[in-house]
Amino acid sequence: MSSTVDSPISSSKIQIHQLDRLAPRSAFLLFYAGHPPHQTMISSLSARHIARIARQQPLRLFSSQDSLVVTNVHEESGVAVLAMNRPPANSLSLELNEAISTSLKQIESNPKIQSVILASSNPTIFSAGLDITELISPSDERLPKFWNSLQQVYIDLYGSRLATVAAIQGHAPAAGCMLALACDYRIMHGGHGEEHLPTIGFNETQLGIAAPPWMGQLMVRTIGFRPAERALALGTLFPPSEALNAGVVDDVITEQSSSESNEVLKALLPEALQSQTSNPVMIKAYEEAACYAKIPPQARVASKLVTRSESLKEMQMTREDDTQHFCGFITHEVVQKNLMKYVEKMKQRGKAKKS
Ligand SMILES: CCCCCC/C=C\CC(=O)SCCNC(=O)CCNC(=O)[C@H](O)C(C)(C)COP(=O)(O)OP(=O)(O)OC[C@H]1O[C@@H](n2cnc3c(N)ncnc32)[C@H](O)[C@@H]1OP(=O)(O)O
Repeated sequence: MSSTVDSPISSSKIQIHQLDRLAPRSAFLLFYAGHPPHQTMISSLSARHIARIARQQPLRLFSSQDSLVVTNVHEESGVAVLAMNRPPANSLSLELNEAISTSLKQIESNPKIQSVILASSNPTIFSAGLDITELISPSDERLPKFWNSLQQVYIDLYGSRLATVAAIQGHAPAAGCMLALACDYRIMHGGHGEEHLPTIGFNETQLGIAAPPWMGQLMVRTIGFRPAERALALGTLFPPSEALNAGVVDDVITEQSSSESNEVLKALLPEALQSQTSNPVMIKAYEEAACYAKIPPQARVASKLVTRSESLKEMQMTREDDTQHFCGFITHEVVQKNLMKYVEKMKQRGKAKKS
């Protein structure tokens, strides 16, 4: 049976814990359908805390076709799909970031779900990274909120109790790459011929900006120090085979690998993604997600904390400074000029493509 996530988190259905040891100064939460052995390392929140959190982050529904994010769950396999749905390029606005975090929490609140596929309703773009228009002549009020929402997406994805699988159908530059690297497993489409290869990587330096430390470190942890150092400096965007060789992604799938339609995907995919039921990236992503879902969750979550808790703790401790640094850097006159030039180039390229 498949159902759409359509109810707010209910404190009777789930147990919410704060990982005090992981995030002493923060509101970092791991939603965990608890098993007694795991509870020894985490402390419960009171009903009052839960109510407060629910008030701070009202849960909205994202199941309709015009939503920024579309989700669906398949309880039989324990797998859910969360697809970004912000045409034309899934560029990350404040609202899209908030929608991703909220939907992920909704999915986590279903104890039958153990894995989530992070996908895109756009078959050629996973996410174009930050919405550059958020960065140009930003308002003093919105810019820190915007950055906070991105930090939150990172924390929510990287620290999720769910196994997270990125189905990278197409381009994933900059913050789009961050979304993928924050997952547990990455599958990228091999592209449709040499001329239309999708790419993934941190290209920030090409825009005259630098990836923030937590994002850069994510690349370091994924591909190793020296390759990451070089890729970050050059702003390298890796085509699929290079991304695989470097370890940026775990798997590359081409049309030839599989073209058979998958019955489970018909039930699992939200309406906006029904055309992707025979997409080989989606099929592989489902297989991988189902495989993770079979691992005893308390062991899987504990193993994730072994590798991720330190960086999440670091993020929580440096979060405010990071926001201040980001806002100061982005509003700098030289950076603004660089960003405007970049957007102008992007528009020219778009016009040339259309004519
Ligand atoms: C302390 C400082 C910290 C700094 C923090 C840095 C962290 C993250 C930085 C970022 O994420 S910045 C964003 C980086 N992203 C990019 O550079 C990608 C730019 N886009 C592209 O290269 C291409 O669009 C694409 C993703 C490769 C797709 O190419 P395609 O040819 O398929 O599509 P286009 O015609 O180029 O684009 C379609 C449509 O989308 C608009 N668009 C694309 N990307 C963005 C974006 N990032 N923000 C806003 N809008 C975007 C593009 O202008 C087109 O619009 P129309 O012309 O159709 O109106």
